[in-house]
Amino acid sequence: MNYNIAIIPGDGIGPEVTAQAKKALDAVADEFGHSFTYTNALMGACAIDETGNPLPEETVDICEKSDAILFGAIGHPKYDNDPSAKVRPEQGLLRLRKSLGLFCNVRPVKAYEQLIDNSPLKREIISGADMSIYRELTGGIYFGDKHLSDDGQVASDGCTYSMEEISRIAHLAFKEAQNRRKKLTLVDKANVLETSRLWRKTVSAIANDYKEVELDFLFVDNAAMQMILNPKQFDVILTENLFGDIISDEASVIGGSIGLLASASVGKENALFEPIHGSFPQATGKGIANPLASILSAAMLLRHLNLNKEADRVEEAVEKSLELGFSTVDINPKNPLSTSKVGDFIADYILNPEDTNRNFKNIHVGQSTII
Ligand SMILES: NC(=O)c1ccc[n+]([C@@H]2O[C@H](COP(=O)([O-])OP(=O)(O)OC[C@H]3O[C@@H](n4cnc5c(N)ncnc54)[C@H](O)[C@@H]3O)[C@@H](O)[C@H]2O)c1
Ligand SMILES: CC(C)[C@H](C(=O)O)[C@@H](O)C(=O)O
Ligand SMILES: [Mg+2]
Repeated sequence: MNYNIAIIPGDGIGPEVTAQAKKALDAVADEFGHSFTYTNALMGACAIDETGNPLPEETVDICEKSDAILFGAIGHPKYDNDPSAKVRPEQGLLRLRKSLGLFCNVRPVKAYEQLIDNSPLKREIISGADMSIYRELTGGIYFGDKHLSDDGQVASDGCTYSMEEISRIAHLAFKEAQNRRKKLTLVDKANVLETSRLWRKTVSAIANDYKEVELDFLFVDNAAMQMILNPKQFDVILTENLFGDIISDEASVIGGSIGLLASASVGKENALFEPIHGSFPQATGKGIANPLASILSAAMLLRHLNLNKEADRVEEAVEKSLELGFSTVDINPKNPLSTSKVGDFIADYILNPEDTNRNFKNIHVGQSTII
């Protein structure tokens, strides 16, 4: 069967890591007899350079017509360092999420046994940690009214949530908890924020439909501490847009590197798959970015298309690369492979999983391959 995949490589390391995910998808197509038709689309700083618009209309159109979207990363230092810039790369991503209605962002986090001793956290704290963060993605302070006074001395960002916005993601998070260890933690700031109190009230009422799921609550400041003190306590975390952004980067330390964290951004009609990391501008073109977050995002994309054994194969290839230490410098500083060589290994494994004597014809291990 043919699937239409929109690809948005974006800025910085976005194109490099997305190219590796595409290699994995190509290998899946060959091995399992599918065909993927890719259409590239512009977003972010590269779109501003070419069209003046961080999200050209054509990109939205390509995405709407696709079966799934694979996105790399956006962002450029020339905007990060210029607070007065009116047009910014990040506006492209936020507008795309909003216009496609991608309200539910799922960020799975786990401690890979192969990487546990690489983590700055102790083995006994992270071994066995496995959670899924459900981050609301189209509401809250990201999308509230923004204001800057004429004299530039006062600024505000409004935070608004409706019960409807909270309920639709809460149901998905409860369903996920039902299929996992049956625990849901709502992370909020209900001791201070009115919006958080609405989250608690709404989620508590919905809990009656999911009696087998244990619901608990944590204030976000405490949650940030608990994430490092005892991450194994978490199964599914449900939270608003801003808190989810922050605690998922924090949680990536458990996995060993942010370069491993994939995500799915899902709406009623469309779904987009993206690493949680950014455009890592310092690494652009150096071949040192970890492509696994993008490759694991492609695995989530396959699962979304109901291609489950295909997704399993990609995940197995990732596990194997970690086991063999065929990894980029962030997780294998002593003997790293380049971004592209890791992609080659993954594609090779997808095509030949049984080849235990594989000669890794495409893979050259050694310091000389870093760049
Ligand atoms: N979804 C997105 O497109 C997205 C997400 C976050 C940040 N951004 C943008 O990216 C730019 C840079 O932001 P930042 O530096 O705060 O965040 P970043 O995620 O780009 O990088 C932070 C750090 O994470 C590590 N890292 C990130 N990706 C990695 C990878 N694939 N492999 C190995 N290590 C990796 C690096 O140590 C890096 O210094 C900004 O313009 C920001 O707005 C975009
Ligand atoms: C680039 C930025 C707008 C984005 C966000 O804050 O949602 C990013 O940090 C992410 O986590 O996807
Ligand atoms: Mg983020």
